[in-house]
Amino acid sequence: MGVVALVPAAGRGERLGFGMPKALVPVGGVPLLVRAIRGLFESGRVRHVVVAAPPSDVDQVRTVTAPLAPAGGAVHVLAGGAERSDSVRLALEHALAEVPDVRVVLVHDAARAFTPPTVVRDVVDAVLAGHPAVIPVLPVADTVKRVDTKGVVVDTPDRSLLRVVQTPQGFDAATLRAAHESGLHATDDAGLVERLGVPVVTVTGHQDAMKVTTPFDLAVAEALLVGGTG
Ligand SMILES: Nc1ccn([C@@H]2O[C@H](COP(=O)(O)OP(=O)(O)OP(=O)(O)O)[C@@H](O)[C@H]2O)c(=O)n1
Ligand SMILES: C[C@](O)(CO)[C@H](O)COP(=O)(O)O
Repeated sequence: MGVVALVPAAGRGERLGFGMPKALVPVGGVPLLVRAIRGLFESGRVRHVVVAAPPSDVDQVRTVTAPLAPAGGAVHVLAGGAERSDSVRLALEHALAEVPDVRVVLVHDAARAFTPPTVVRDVVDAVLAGHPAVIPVLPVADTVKRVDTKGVVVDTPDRSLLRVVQTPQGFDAATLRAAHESGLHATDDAGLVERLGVPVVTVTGHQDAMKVTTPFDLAVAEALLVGGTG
């Protein structure tokens, strides 16, 4: 089937402020990165994962992630870059060079460690059904305002047309490669693909796929475990 997942995990986790790279922060004794990779493999759709690790922790990440791979698969680990997009690009180059027959590429934040395997499956299956770019999304719960540089409200977008975007984002391999070779900039991979004029379709995301960014998010993640959904 040729599905590879790239996991950008090289962030410093400054907003979390845990004193170590966020991907290695334990929740219920298990690092976020390990939980994220487990979810990818548990989907049954992914056999190869390429991790962009914090440059100072490549060996440690290799040690903790190697045992997670299923039979016939592997976890590849390399040093990430300065920005998330650099980490994804480096992981993509590695995947296309080292993993045979890559047809579908997922990009999944290590920080979205509690993403249910069903979401991974839905994204992969939509790409395999012929969509070149697929993202999981949720409706926006709050009213959203656009403001100017002084913080004065400009307008109120129609909330029914807004979505919060999660990962994994899924792409056919050629589309993602073209997006990363374009020299464009965006805060997510689908944003690059949009700028190429490629249609991006959505599937339903999940609240558990939240990005662990702040200490509040970490408390929510711990609560998910206690509640038995994580
Ligand atoms: N240079 C970077 C920056 C981020 N990431 C990854 O991209 C994902 C989303 O980034 P974010 O949640 O913002 O993580 P951090 O950059 O670590 O957060 P902060 O801005 O608080 O330092 C994370 O899995 C993070 O590890 C990465 O691989 N390489
Ligand atoms: C890719 C992403 O998680 C989608 O919501 C998000 O754009 C990552 O943003 P960050 O600022 O790099 O954390």
